[in-house]
This record gives sequence, structure tokens and C-alpha cells, in this order.
Amino acid sequence: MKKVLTIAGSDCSGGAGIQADIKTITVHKMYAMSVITALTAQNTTGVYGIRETDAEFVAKQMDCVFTDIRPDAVKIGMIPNEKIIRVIAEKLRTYQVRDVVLDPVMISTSGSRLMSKDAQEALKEELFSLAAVVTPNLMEAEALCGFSVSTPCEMERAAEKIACYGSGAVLLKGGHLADGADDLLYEKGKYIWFSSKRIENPNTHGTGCTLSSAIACNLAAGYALERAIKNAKNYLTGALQDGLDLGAGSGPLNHMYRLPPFANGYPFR
Ligand SMILES: Nc1ncnc2c1ncn2[C@@H]1O[C@H](COP(=O)(O)OP(=O)(O)O)[C@@H](O)[C@H]1O
Ligand SMILES: Cc1ncc(COP(=O)(O)O)c(N)n1
Repeated sequence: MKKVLTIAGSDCSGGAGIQADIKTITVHKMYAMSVITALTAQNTTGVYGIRETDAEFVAKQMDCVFTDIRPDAVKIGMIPNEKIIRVIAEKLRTYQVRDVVLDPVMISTSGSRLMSKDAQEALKEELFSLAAVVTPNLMEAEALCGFSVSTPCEMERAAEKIACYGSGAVLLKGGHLADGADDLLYEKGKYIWFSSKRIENPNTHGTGCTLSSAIACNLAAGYALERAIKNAKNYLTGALQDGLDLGAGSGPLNHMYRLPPFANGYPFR
């Protein structure tokens, strides 16, 4: 069985973060492991509190994972501060980890800061060069490259600039574009667009987490990056299209949308 590790923050409401990642990895029929960088108290309406994990304890979790059940791919999401960024980078180097998908989570869809502003530089310096691909959304791309990113043309300029920070490739997500939901991959000097129709569903809590962990699963399965992204985007689109509607705010996706029922009647309907 392939094994995938997520290094991210916990979302007690189950829509984003560690919980979205574990659901995604499990539905891909892979073994999920987690290193928790922070606890968040959040739900579909907002983020109401954050407790950061001690950096030393993040290091200990990584040692436990890598010295025993070694993952085939790693997804990194929310990292609240610079100290934890540096510890994660050191451990990734020590254990010579490849196939890292880095989602540079900065601000939640509901508008709360999930990473301190001064940690952004450390993220670029320490972690980008260890990632096979980084997956910023439009706002994160603006923070990383310092100019406005809201059109396909600006996305191409931004992806090229972000690629200079040393990651293997950049996937710039277009979920917040005014039209459509086209994502752009910049890899080895080439632009590759992944187009999809915009789904009119306000319940998009955890779309970025789900996409990045699905890419990690596809890399673990041995797919090359372009195909891994195509498969992951199909998975994400299905989970969004299913139209689950939970909570009073921007609700979560349905990860179980294509699970077949077992012969004995499970899962429950
Ligand atoms: N309304 C939508 N319809 C179709 N795809 C969407 C929609 N919103 C987001 N996506 C897709 O979800 C993935 C995550 O994108 P995005 O929402 O931009 O990231 P984040 O969750 O980090 O803000 C991308 O593949 C994006 O194209
Ligand atoms: C723990 C955690 N990690 C990531 C996100 C971003 O997800 P979204 O952009 O859907 O708010 C989040 N809200 N919480």
C-alpha cells in the first residue's frame, strides 16, 4: 500500500487541513499519516482560534513518521510560524524526502491569517527548493510575487516569477478567478493550463487542501506531475460538484462521492 503524509493544521470542523487531507488520501486507497503543526478552532463560518504546536514537537512527530513508516509522498499545508518552517525543512533534508507538494497556506477563505506575515520569507527561502510543486491560490501568488494576479496573463507572469524561488514547478490555482476555474502549471519553462467550468457552489471550504493532497497521492502512485494534477483536479471537481451543503457558511466537499457501496450494504446512505 502507498503511504502519504500530510504536514498541516487541524480543522476541527473537518472541511480543510489535516482532516480534508486524510479523507482525500483514504479515498485514494492509500495509508494516511499526519504531522500536526497547529490546532484551529474553526467551522464553515470562520476561524475562531489557533494553537500553534511547539517546533520541537513537530520535529518529534516527523522523526516518528520517517524512522518507521516512510511515506511515498508528502503534502505540506498550514505552517503557522517561521520556527516550524525551519524545523520541517531540516527534517525533509535529513530524511532526503522527495515528492513534496507544498500548499503555501497564508489566509483562510474566510479571511483569517493562518501563517504569520514574517514567516512568508522563510517559507520561500527554506521550503520552496524542497518542493516538487508549490500550489498558491491567486492571493498567495500576489503575496509571493508582489504584484496583482487576477487575469490569465498575470497568472503566467506570476507563476514564472514564483518558479525562481526554487521549486520544481508552480501550480497557480484559479479558483478565485472571476470566470472559470482554470489552473496554470509552470514547469521547465512551459505553461500548461488545466481548464474547468466554474461550479456554482459556494461550499468551497478545503478545495486547496484537497487538491494538494490528491496531487501527493498521484505522485505516490507514480504519475508524472502533469498527469498527477489532471487526476487530482478531476477528483476535486467531482467532490465539489456533488453539492454537499453542510453548515451555515462555506461548507466542505463530499469526499465519498464515488465510493461504491459494499456488497453488505455499507457505506450507509
Ligand atoms: N467554483 C469552482 N468551480 C470549479 N473549481 C473550483 C471552484 N473553486 C475552486 N476550484 C478549484 O479548486 C482548486 C483549489 O483552488 P482555490 O479555491 O483557488 O484554492 P484555495 O482553496 O487555496 O483558495 C483549484 O483546482 C480550483 O480551480
Ligand atoms: C487548518 C487549515 N488549513 C488550511 C485552510 C485553508 O483552507 P480554505 O482556503 O478552504 O479556508 C484552513 N481553513 N484551515
